[in-house]
Amino acid sequence: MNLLEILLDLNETFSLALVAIFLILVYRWSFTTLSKNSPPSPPKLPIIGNLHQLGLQPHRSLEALSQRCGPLMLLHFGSVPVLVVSSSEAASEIMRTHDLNFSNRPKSVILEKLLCNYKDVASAPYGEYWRQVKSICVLNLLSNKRVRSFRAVREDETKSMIDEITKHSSFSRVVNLSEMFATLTNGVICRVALGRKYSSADCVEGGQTFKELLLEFGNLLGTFSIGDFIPWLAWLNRVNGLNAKLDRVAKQFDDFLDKVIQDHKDDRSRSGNDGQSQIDNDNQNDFVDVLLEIQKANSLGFPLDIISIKALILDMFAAGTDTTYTVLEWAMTELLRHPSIMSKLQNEVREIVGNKSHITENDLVDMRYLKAVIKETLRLHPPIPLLVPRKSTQDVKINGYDIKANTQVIVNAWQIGRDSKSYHNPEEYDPERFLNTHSGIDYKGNDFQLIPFGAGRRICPGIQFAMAINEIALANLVYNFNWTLPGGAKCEDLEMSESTGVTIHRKYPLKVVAIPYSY
Ligand code: HEM
Repeated sequence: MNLLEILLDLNETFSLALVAIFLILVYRWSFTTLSKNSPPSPPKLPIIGNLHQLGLQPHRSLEALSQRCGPLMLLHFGSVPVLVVSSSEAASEIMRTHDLNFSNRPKSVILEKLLCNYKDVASAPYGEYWRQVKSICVLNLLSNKRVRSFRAVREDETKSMIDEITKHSSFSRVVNLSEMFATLTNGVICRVALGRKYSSADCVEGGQTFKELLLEFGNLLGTFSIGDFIPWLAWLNRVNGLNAKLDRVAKQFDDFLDKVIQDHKDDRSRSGNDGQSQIDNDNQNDFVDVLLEIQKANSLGFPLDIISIKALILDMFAAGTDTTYTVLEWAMTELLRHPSIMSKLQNEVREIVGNKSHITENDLVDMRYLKAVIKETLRLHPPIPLLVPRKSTQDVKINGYDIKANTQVIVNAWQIGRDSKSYHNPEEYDPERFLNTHSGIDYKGNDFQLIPFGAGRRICPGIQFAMAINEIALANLVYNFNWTLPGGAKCEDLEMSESTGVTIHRKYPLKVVAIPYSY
């Protein structure tokens, strides 16, 4: 054997040894880190764990995996253990029986940078600070009374949307409903939170419009940051520009909110309102006013600093805009695909309203079918299909499985809403079910078959706020117009693809033709 042959032989042996070591590592990684009593897990890869199995629509991929592993399944996203919950019974264990233990939130570089270092409600760790800011949300910003006080804003913004659609319809132009709904919800939230609209014409630092900044903010919230799951790869966020983008958008929002808050302070001192308690008695107060008043009066027994005020305002945009308009988008999509349901809804609304030119919120009280349509839409298309992740604080046993402290929890509300054990023909869009067999089921966190807003301590405080916009907007849409698809397309041809990201809206905008209805 000459030297070359010896070297080649050695090389082959070395390669074989490397492959063998790699396979042993894969095997050990897949099976040895789980304790005997952990929930079932699909095999995972070294370093990335089960991340490769998520795909672009994680709610669908997780459903497929849970069909093999069961309603409590343990995955690993990089080095982070993640408990995936896929049945109403298991969700009730997490968000009712053991809610206290699962009321924390995982950390994320994106939330840290965009939401003022976790000073908002949604990303704040469970504890005294979270309790304080959540109570501001529940009692001061999003209470029933406060939501009612913004009725004129909702009616006004809805009227603007209907007028815009009427203009399009008089030229038989195609209407981009997705865009209309985004404008409507942004308009309402801007006016309610900041006191006026900041839209296409308003530039923020850096020359962007406020609308563009909001869009970028929303997109960043839905971005995947590898460093959250594989900490030693966090440097990739610097290389791919994510960190720089997060810093820029956070700074632009910070400067913008500084200016909004200063304008409010100036207005208040000009009008002589500074120092008078207006938290409860002035219907015209926007959220910035309410928060400044709380700060000034120190009425909650803890200091509310300016960063917390900004973080709370940011939460309203982060949590309230995309989620709310998504419901309208899917509701209209399903109504267009189901003409008999559309006409049943139109009959109800038109009968109750009579021949007024537009609907007021008083008219909504008796619209039972409208409410069933919205519920059925939330069942099949929960805007955040995997809810907002939670994190356990202590070791706990659930259904006989050991769940360790610091395990992330994902609840697949999308899959739970389509469970045939809870719903007959679960894939069918059938609002009637919520008037008959399932009339007792609501989405307020007590019925775990329907949890688009979550449940327990961390439940969404914006349910009333979101529903008030959705009901008035949907009633007006079906009252004022009949609807068809452009170019005579058939309703069954309507594209149903979903977007990617945290909030799942339509992948392609909903484009329709509106025909004015004459009463
Ligand atoms: C259809 C519309 C909406 C949906 C589907 C929705 C859904 C959710 C979900 C799933 C959570 C997490 C709940 C949990 O962990 O159990 C949440 C939390 C939250 N939502 Fe909403 N939301 C909507 C509208 C709104 C609106 C309009 C606002 C405010 C204006 C809002 C503010 C919040 C806040 C502040 C939290 C954090 C609560 C906490 O961590 O304690 N949401 N929302």
